[in-house]
Amino acid sequence: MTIQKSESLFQRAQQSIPGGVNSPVRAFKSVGGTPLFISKAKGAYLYDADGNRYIDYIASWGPMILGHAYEPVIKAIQEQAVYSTSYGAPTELEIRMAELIKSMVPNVDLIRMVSSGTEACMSAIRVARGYTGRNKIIKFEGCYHGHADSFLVKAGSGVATFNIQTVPGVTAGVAADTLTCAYNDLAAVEKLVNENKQQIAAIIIEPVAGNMGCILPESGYLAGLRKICDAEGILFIFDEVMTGFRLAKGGAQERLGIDADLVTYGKVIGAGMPVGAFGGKKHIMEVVSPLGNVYQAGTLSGNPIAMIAGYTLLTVLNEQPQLLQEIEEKTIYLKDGLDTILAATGIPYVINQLGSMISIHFSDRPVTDFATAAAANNQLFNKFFHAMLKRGVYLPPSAFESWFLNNALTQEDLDVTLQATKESLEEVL
Ligand SMILES: Cc1ncc(COP(=O)(O)O)c(C=O)c1O
Ligand SMILES: NCC(=O)CCC(=O)O
Repeated sequence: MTIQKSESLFQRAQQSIPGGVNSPVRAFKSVGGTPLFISKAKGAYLYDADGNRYIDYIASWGPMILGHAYEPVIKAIQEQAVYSTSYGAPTELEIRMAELIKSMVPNVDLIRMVSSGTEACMSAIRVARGYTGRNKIIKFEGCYHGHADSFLVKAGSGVATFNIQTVPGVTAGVAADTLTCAYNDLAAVEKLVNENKQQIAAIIIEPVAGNMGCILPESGYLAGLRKICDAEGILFIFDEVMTGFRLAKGGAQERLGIDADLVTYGKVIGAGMPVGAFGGKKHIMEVVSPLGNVYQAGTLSGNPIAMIAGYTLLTVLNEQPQLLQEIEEKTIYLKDGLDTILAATGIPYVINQLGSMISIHFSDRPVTDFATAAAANNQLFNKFFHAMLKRGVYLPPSAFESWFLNNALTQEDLDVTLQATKESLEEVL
């Protein structure tokens, strides 16, 4: 396998794009080597510029839940594109999208479309502040809610992968309004809330975390946070950018049986087009402009091409909820296979999985928060990543990321992945 074309594209890219990439996690900076430049994708496979084929467990970091170039979505985009790519005026399509989402997910009376998960989370926080008249928020170490200033405090994903302690450019004033504590530690939240009475607008959480590997909420944890929010007049924000339309039709709220006050979406909601959304109960969302004065806007918000792509994909998920079940079954098959292979090696490991989110940490203790994820043998993960890539399996290039399965994966793909795992572990251990 040669990656000469990717190597030369990477050299060229670095002359005109910072680090050669338009989003840092793509750069392979922590695993080393050359990021693959992709020329096309279909179903479960990515093809790089040199023509190599990979089984894809990144799925564009989540969106491609039914596989790449999913025909109904591509057809819908093509049909819509001839009517122009943007109007900057409302369309019926946006109403259909909002109505469909409301019918699928709990606790959303009003929903506003944006163009990324970052925008969705940034806007949700503004709404929470505007609604409560309070300034501070609580987020959890290792959770990532996009790159808005308020969230770049003890963040997961690339911020954790590159071990960035403080992000230059985020002012101390903004950072001071973001309080953090460990995921799964309810007592730590109680303490923060007691120390900041009447000052906390919102608690924002990834209900299943996917930006420090995959980490599950412990039993009673989210319900405990819900209770604290109710008692203290704090809004509970579920960042469902990863979990929305993936863990269930109604996302983590439905799957875990917890109600959020505000919910944010991204990734699957746009089927690979730039889409995000934030929504919630009417009395809260009514503060959003032009109903209220919490200003929030976007030239391309509700873009017709993005809407038809997302609408088409969500319609399929809505009408055929068994598809999510099928992906979950594939994920459990993969998990069981990985378990058998890893157990036979004798090295310590943890596999966390829920629905079609899964990750491996080379850890000798349960991985339940950022500290335990960071304490794992992530050097070994980096070697494992390259060994898998060489064998045609494209995993996220960091232990601080969840893998995402898609429904185009076949039984054979899963078995090839397991065989590659066996060989890769033999190589790296
Ligand atoms: C949980 C979560 N929230 C928010 C974001 C930000 O979304 P985007 O990259 O679309 O801005 C991401 C991923 O990037 C995410 O994983
Ligand atoms: N877990 C990381 C993401 O989902 C975002 C990808 C990116 O920043 O490019």
